[in-house]
Amino acid sequence: MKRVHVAAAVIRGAEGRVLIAKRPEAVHQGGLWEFPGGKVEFGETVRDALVRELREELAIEVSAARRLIQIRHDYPDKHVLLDVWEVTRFEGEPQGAEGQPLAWVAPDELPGYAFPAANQPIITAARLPDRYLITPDDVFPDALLAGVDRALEQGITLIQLRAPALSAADYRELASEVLEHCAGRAKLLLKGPLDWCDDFSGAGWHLTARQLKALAGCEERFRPPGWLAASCHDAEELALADRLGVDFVTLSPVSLTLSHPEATPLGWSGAAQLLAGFNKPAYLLGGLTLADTEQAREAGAQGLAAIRGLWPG
Ligand SMILES: Nc1nc2c([nH]c(=O)n2[C@H]2C[C@H](O)[C@@H](COP(=O)(O)OP(=O)(O)OP(=O)(O)O)O2)c(=O)[nH]1
Ligand SMILES: [Mg+2]
Repeated sequence: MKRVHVAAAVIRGAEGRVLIAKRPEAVHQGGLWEFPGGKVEFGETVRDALVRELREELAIEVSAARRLIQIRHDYPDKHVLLDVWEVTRFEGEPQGAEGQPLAWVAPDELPGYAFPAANQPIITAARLPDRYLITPDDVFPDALLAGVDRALEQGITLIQLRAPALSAADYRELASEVLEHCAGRAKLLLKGPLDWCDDFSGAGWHLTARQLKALAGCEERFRPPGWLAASCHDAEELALADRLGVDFVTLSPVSLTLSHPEATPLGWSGAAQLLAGFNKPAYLLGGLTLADTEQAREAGAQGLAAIRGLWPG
């Protein structure tokens, strides 16, 4: 079946709210909510298609947009490539130019709306920031808490806490404190033995590649209360993460990194190639800094994950 290329938009309004529209009953996936957009026409760039569709469907003019995520999905009756862009600025007041109902929705409220099956990872991408801070492993608990506070002030909203050098008891104490500091400001993912997960009701979990492989052979589903993420380094691990139903991944190393000098870097093109076959949000990791955010988006990633590159030192 020929794959239909579709340009769709996560349109940001006040306070990061997202505009969604209801599809007419009679069309494919009718009656469900969607991110506005439509088919890319022959000879048209995706960006041009996006601008045209939003003009036709909402009567707005796009003034700034960047790539968010690409989803390949096979419906029984139709194969689609959803090429999703984030519209960060536009002119005009959106109107349902085709009579379709519209709604501005806070990102975390999106899971309460019925969307087509392909849309799950788009909803996750719309809820995630473009920076994922991983805490350094050579900073003592007090300094670590102070650094987390500074990161929160600088607008970091997604954090992974690792502290491999701490004892289980010290790690738990630190994790509880970091969770308190993050409450209402950032989502925290913990990294550590899976059986600790039950002790932290507000936390997400970040799986190592080793944990990912162990869980792949398990009957029981592992599901933390918050986000579930995994560290991936190749196509096989990405496929495992997808099958396990993680929300997002990190993919590394993109460049040479001090923390893993032995690992062969993927390079930007290697990373982009791996992401083209993966349908979930991914943060690129390994030797990157804030200045690499846009290149990460161009490579098909949600953004970048970093330790030193994001730590407010
Ligand atoms: N626009 C949009 N389409 C989606 C989403 N999720 C999803 O599975 N789709 C599918 C449904 C359709 O098969 C296809 C998009 O087609 P469309 O009906 O919007 O195309 P169009 O605006 O060009 O409409 P038309 O000219 O064919 O009437 O992608 C989504 O969030 N937004
Ligand atoms: Mg449309």
